[in-house]
Amino acid sequence: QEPHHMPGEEAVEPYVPAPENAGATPFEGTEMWLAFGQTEGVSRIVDQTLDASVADPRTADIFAATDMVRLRRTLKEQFCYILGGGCVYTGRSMADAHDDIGLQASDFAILVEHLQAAMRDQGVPFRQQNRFLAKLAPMRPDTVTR
Ligand code: HEM
Repeated sequence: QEPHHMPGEEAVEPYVPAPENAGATPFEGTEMWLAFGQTEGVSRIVDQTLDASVADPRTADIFAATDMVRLRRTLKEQFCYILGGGCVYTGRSMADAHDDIGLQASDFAILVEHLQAAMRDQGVPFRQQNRFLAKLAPMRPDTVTR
């Protein structure tokens, strides 16, 4: 497995892949992974969240220069890893991935809005939605830089 980028993706500056880059430790057991609908469910949730964020006039510009092939892949890996699906996260740390894009607190709130809608549409129970959001919340200071 090529650590930095896959075929069809743009090259990125070299970095050291590590599980810690995912920004959270995985849930134990299979409860969360099953609640999210496993590989297919997570794939739909990530795609819907990104599609909605790209289509949202409030955040569209943020994604204009982004390699969406890579972002979909790494975000699916990260969610799978955190949800206990046993994936390896091969992407960058949250600080590295977001240090050039100048996100604001409002951008974070918008992404969470779209993620909540995607989880709801996938049928993830409210309790598991909130457990997952609680894993992502501590990453906010690493992603929001202004
Ligand atoms: C907890 C919240 C977040 C998580 C878990 C997350 C996760 C990720 C991941 C896994 C990557 C790819 C890492 C890599 O390429 O190696 C990434 C990059 C990116 N994220 Fe986030 N992200 C979060 C918040 C946000 C928000 C709020 C926005 C904007 C609304 C955003 C926009 C982007 C963009 C544009 C990139 C690509 C940066 C580039 O082209 O280098 N992210 N994020």
